[in-house]
Amino acid sequence: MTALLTIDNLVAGYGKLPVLHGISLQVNEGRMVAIIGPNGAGKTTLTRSVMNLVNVMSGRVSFAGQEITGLPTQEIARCGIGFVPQTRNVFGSLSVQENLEMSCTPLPRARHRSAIDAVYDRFPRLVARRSQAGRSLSGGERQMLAIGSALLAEPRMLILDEPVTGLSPHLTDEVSRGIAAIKETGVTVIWVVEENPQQVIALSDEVAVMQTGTIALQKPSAEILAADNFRELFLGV
Ligand SMILES: Nc1ncnc2c1ncn2[C@@H]1O[C@H](COP(=O)(O)OP(=O)(O)OP(=O)(O)O)[C@@H](O)[C@H]1O
Repeated sequence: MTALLTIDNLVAGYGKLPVLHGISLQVNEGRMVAIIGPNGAGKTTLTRSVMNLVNVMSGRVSFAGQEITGLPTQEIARCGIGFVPQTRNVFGSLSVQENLEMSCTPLPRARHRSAIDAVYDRFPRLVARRSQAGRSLSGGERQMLAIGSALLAEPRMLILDEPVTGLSPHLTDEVSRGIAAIKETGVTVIWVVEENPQQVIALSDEVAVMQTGTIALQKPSAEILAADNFRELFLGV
């Protein structure tokens, strides 16, 4: 299987302070990888370092065979990586429809309408909220809009930072089903998980466990779920 994303010995952090201490991770095309680990382990920093949004001090990131370390974030996105941060991921003053129109810019104009309709098909809850301002959406609706917006650039890989954290069980199911369906279309997914990772692990192919700025373990999901001491080993509880 081909590696779509390869992170090699990455050291990154904020200012001069490294938070990631030599991370190596490989994500194969078409797979879904869950990144789990306790608060402060560096999960968000890892996603941000792929997009060159934190200070990358050493190491390499390659995507689809091309080194992307140090490229401007916009250029990394243009290589085919869609990044959905946990917060501030939609334009609050714009309506749902306007948010989606804004995100269509990489596509030829003639395709905007059908591409936006495909997002509404993927997340039907957004249809009735078409004219509603981004800032007035519920947490789950906002995640749906943010993920839908990222899809409009037709990424080969989506990086989702805690897309279901804080959502009700019902909305968690709805967003999770949407993400699983996106993966079924061939998009590679990195899904950072904070709470209740069992459900996400069950949807994922692999799990990477982070601990204090390192990847302590990367394993197929089935093996992790089968471990008797799953909670103790992988969640630190
Ligand atoms: N902007 C920042 N400036 C300085 N240090 C930061 C900054 N953002 C995060 N850190 C530190 O980096 C470390 C890793 O944080 P990060 O947010 O990546 O962890 P996380 O695993 O995503 O945690 P959580 O699950 O709580 O979101 C923490 O010690 C945090 O305090």
